[in-house]
Amino acid sequence: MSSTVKGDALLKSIVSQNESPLTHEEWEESAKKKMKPHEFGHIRSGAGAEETLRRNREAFSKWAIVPRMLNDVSSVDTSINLFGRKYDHPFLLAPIGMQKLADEEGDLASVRGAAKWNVPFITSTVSSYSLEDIAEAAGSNPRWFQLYWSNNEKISYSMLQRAEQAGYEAIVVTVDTVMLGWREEDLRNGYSPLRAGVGKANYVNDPVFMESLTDKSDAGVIQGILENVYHPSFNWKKIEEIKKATKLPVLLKGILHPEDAILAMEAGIDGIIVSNHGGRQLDGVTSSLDALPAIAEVVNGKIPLILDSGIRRGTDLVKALILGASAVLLGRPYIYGLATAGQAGVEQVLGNFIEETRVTLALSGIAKVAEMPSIKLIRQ
Ligand SMILES: Cc1cc2nc3c(=O)[nH]c(=O)nc-3n(C[C@H](O)[C@H](O)[C@H](O)COP(=O)(O)O)c2cc1C
Ligand SMILES: CCCCCCC(=O)C(=O)O
Repeated sequence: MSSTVKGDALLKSIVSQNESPLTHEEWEESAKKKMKPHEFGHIRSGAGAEETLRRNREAFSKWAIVPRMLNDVSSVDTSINLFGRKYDHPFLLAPIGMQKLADEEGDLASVRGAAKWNVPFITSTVSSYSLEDIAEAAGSNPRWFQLYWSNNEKISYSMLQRAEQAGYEAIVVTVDTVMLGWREEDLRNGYSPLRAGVGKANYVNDPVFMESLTDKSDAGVIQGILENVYHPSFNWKKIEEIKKATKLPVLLKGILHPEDAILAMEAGIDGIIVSNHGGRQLDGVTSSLDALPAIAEVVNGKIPLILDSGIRRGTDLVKALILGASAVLLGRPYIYGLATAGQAGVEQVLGNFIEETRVTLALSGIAKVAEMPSIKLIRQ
């Protein structure tokens, strides 16, 4: 999307929302006040000692933009092209499961908030509303489907087929969550949202899953989900099979090692999401941003590279683009908007993020994201 950067428009929008949160930290604080402590804790926390969760933020501060001047940034074009489709902004909403924890309308409110700004939405396998209902709420807004592989692979293929039928445009296969990370916040609170049943919509609406159950009671459904969602035997052969099973582009989410990026390309994968799952899976791993340059080097522009984990500001997005990402995913920030004010909160978080990104691009001397000029980052 190309538009004029108007400082006064930005100021006006900030002044008009002076009662509501502005920074990520303020949205997080207001979400915390609204939510039950163990539910907020589930969303905020990372695995283990939260080393990776912290590292995800520190990594961005270690890079500084060296901007270019006099590039005529009176109009900034933020659009990108992925898989032959033009997107207005270089970011999408990350798949986040069990959004009813934040707001009763959950994913439906988030996807409507995303649609206001034409930001693509990635529906999670463990969403609180079915992938069909979310597609309907999205209307003409683009959506992708995130797949957690299932022990009974017939269920996965059934979900893929449903996603195709509901107009999803890409499949994101998450590869870093074959089992849950060591999440001490949830362990301490004795809390599992999967057991609470807020992520069951895609399962209860799946004929193959329901058919596979001998006990179709609520307890039987939850037990069935738990047995299927853990899938430690997942492997590269299955990735090749998934690729053959769908006509949609397939991305792998959770790649941190350049060798895995090479294997992904050899398997015919269409895109890679460099991610450590927001520090929620293996604690102690590298930040996504620090993993990005080596992956960008081996991928060498052959397929799109998307980055998530720690994106909080427009400046973070621009740093990721300069280091080789084609786009980023926004995660926790929109969930805090959702928890604070439902769809309106999501809209506001996204509006601010879009505007800050635009100002960052302009002041960095970048008039067109699709044709990044030679902007450098230096280590601090
Ligand atoms: C509460 C919560 C639930 C999540 N659920 C999923 C999910 O269902 N599928 C998935 O692939 N990633 C999931 N993620 C990971 C996000 O897609 C994304 O990688 C992460 O939020 C990025 O980190 P950030 O939020 O710190 O930026 C979840 C993250 C959070 C915080
Ligand atoms: C083993 C799959 C559980 C998924 C839980 C949702 C999720 O990804 C999260 O980070 O929480």
